[in-house]
Amino acid sequence: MTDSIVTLSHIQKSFGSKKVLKDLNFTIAPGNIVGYIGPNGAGKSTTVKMMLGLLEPDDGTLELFGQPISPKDPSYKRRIGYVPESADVFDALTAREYLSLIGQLYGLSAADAEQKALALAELVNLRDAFDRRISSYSKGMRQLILIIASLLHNPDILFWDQPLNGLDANTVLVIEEVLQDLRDQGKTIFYSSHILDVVQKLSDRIIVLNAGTVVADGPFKAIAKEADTNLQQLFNDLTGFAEHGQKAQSFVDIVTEGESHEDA
Ligand SMILES: Nc1ncnc2c1ncn2[C@@H]1O[C@H](COP(=O)(O)OP(=O)(O)OP(=O)(O)O)[C@@H](O)[C@H]1O
Repeated sequence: MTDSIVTLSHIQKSFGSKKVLKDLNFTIAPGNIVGYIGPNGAGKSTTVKMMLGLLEPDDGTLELFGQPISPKDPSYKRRIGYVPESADVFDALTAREYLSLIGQLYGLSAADAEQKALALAELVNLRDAFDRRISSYSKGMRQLILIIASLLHNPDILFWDQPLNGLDANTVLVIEEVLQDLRDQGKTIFYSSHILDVVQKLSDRIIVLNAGTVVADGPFKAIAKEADTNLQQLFNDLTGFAEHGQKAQSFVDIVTEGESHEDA
């Protein structure tokens, strides 16, 4: 009998000659908000896709709900809510059509799916756009559709890959509270984000991925080595990044090279 809802042991994954995940190990207990952070290209989406059974590890084992993921028995997917990193939804459909379709794929009746989707859409100010094609939606509106789609079937665990992309500050506050309320009801939330002040505030536990392995794992207060630091500073330290000023200066020098405003 295991206490963990997710177990990753010695996971390795390469794409061609590029070793992305070298030896990834962690378990997640139910009823937690876990923030998964790391530099661009660190392997966060790759990890999430493996947890969903969309990608296979080259080595190591991955268990969900105490069982190894098996393509022969995809029933575990009904207990998962996934927000992919890229908001590519079916543009030709309206939100009503898309969410009804997704709800039905997860076993809801068309009427229940539509009713639930509409009620959720109203709460995030999407009612007026509900019968418009998604092709006319802004980035943030698309993101909200993905978030609603991941919740329609009341999953036990959320795998959200950069869910806050494109959301305005007010909507982020709503989503933060939604996640906290879901956690308080015993749901598990595993999400990646680059918005580190939100990650610091929201997460019960933060896992930092760098160069293919976990370099910090725990509640923010436990992984922060100094009392007056913040997650941004800790992230810079953990990923060995100290030259932002110099990089920015070189970038601007190249952009503005040879330019003289006196000529304008
Ligand atoms: N299908 C693929 N084929 C080849 N390389 C891939 C593939 N998927 C991912 N990669 C590579 O694996 C590495 C990790 O990618 P991944 O998308 O997991 O990073 P990430 O941590 O989610 O990054 P970001 O913060 O930029 O979204 C990158 O170098 C990426 O180019």
